[in-house]
Amino acid sequence: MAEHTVFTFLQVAQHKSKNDCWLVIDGKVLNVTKFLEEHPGGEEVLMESAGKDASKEFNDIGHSKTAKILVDKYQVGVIQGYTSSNNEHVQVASTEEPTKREMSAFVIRDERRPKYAGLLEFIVPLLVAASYFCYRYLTRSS
Ligand code: HEM
Repeated sequence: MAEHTVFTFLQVAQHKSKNDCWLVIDGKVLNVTKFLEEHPGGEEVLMESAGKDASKEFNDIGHSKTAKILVDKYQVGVIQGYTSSNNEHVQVASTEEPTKREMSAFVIRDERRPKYAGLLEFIVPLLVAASYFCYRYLTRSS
């Protein structure tokens, strides 16, 4: 991985204006000044975290893979004490949460649904059909 300049939170805190806006996401120091107007979530949310650690805000939204790629594009360094490795990169990619838009298309895959629900969906119609044929058989032979 490429070498990065190391910054302290004190240094990052000095870049909190619209003309010079930095923030920290997962240990990465970003200069998002040129991105403020382009941000689909609006520049206000970025300005609220200007000069600060915005990891929680960024991750809570469930940003897409594209947004995570953009983070790397605007990265100017790392925060002091942050250690990055290739393993960490792999982990971030594999634990990626689906975006809100993706989730709205798959509401049916709610995790609260019991695991045996699928089995019941298969067995119940089978039992109903079996009962029906038993009934037909018994009423015909009597
Ligand atoms: C303070 C941190 C941040 C907050 C609170 C925030 C918030 C938001 C919100 C509310 C949206 C709209 C979500 C929607 O359309 O449903 C959004 C979208 C987006 N944001 Fe941010 N954002 C932050 C930082 C960033 C950063 C640093 C980047 C990239 C450099 C970024 C890239 C994007 C992109 C590409 C979208 C479009 C939807 C997507 O691809 O996930 N955001 N953001």
